Amino acid sequence: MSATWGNYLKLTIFGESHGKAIGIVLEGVPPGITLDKDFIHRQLQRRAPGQNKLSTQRQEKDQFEILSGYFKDKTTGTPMTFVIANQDQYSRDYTKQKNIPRPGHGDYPGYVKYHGFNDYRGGGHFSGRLTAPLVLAGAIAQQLLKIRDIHIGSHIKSIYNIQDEQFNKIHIQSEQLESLKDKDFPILKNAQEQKMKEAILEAKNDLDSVGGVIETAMINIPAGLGSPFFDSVESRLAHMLFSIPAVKGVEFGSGFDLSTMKGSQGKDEYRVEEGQIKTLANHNGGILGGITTGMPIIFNTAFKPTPSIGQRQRTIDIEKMENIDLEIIGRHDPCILPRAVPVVEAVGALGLLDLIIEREGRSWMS
Ligand SMILES: Cc1cc2nc3c(=O)[nH]c(=O)nc-3n(C[C@H](O)[C@H](O)[C@H](O)COP(=O)(O)O)c2cc1C
Ligand SMILES: C=C(O[C@@H]1CC(C(=O)O)=C[C@@H](OP(=O)(O)O)[C@H]1O)C(=O)O
Repeated sequence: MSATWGNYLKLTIFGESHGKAIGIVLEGVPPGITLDKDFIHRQLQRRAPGQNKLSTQRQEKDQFEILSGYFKDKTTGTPMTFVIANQDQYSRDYTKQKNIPRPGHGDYPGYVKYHGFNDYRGGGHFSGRLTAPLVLAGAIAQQLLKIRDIHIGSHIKSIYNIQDEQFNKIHIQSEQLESLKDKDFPILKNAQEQKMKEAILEAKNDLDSVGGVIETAMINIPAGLGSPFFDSVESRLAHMLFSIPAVKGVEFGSGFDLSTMKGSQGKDEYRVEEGQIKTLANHNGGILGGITTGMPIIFNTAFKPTPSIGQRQRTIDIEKMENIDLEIIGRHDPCILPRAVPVVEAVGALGLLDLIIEREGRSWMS
């Protein structure tokens, strides 16, 4: 049941990119909560396609409709159903795709798993479009986490070979994380913005694409969430992050860099500061033994370059069992990163809220 996720918060995403609509059923939100619809709308707009020349030219308004679980401006506590209409599909771009899988997309494994009955138009259920309902649910999760002053924010850490600065892994203010959400291109070092945008436009011009890394911080995290081994906080968050199409790597804290450090360089020594237990560094990204330490949770999410590029590629005709060449036409993101930032925040918020409910129940929310 790959479209359903969660233990204490349960969600099911549904729909296809070129079908009538996409959406989500969300269960586990307590009764009596007034949704911050403006915040949800703003997060959806940060992700929406067609906003500028750095993204796909498909135009979607991504307005949402609530079909259930909301009455007199309050949650009822029963399953909530949200629907987002698809409005600007060009399905003719995909006529060829039925038997001719795009290299690097879900077309071929989708054909095999669903015996050729998969909706191949626009990648169908495999499309990055399905991240819109995740952003919607993640905005609700963020609204609830803010009750406890827990904030989540991300920036584009790199695009292709151009790097932004990194978060200070110890001192991060909520204002910094929230103000990143107001930037249309969220990075820390403004001087890199133009270079990153140029890398995207150059790739687009070459009928090519680029990938990159998003860095995320979560602050004011209670110590003691998660479990050792199979329900470690890393596993629970990584499960969500790897659900995002095009994510091919996740690392926590100093991640792979820790493997090249000595113990004396990668240590997180303890101190008591103003009655609070802190670590002097945060190479472990706020998680030890699978359990939160109370330090900020920090992780990096790596996105591959968009697979649908216009350059000629070698592929196959599945029905004819022949090798052929393919030139993909259509409206594709030359880089997924700018639109994926709110998606990473959303799934992070959902994963974290699920862990908090597991340990502390729901009563603090209402
Ligand atoms: C927000 C977002 C937008 C995306 N846009 C495109 C796109 O325009 N063209 C494309 O081929 N892939 C796009 N992708 C990536 C594909 O959906 C993804 O590579 C594909 O489903 C295969 O999944 P995998 O890369 O995780 O193996 C996008 C992904 C996301 C999250
Ligand atoms: C529609 C969205 O992005 C789409 C994600 C996507 C893919 O293959 O993942 C391919 C493109 O679809 P289409 O060919 O129909 O334009 C993108 O536009 C969206 O994010 O809302």
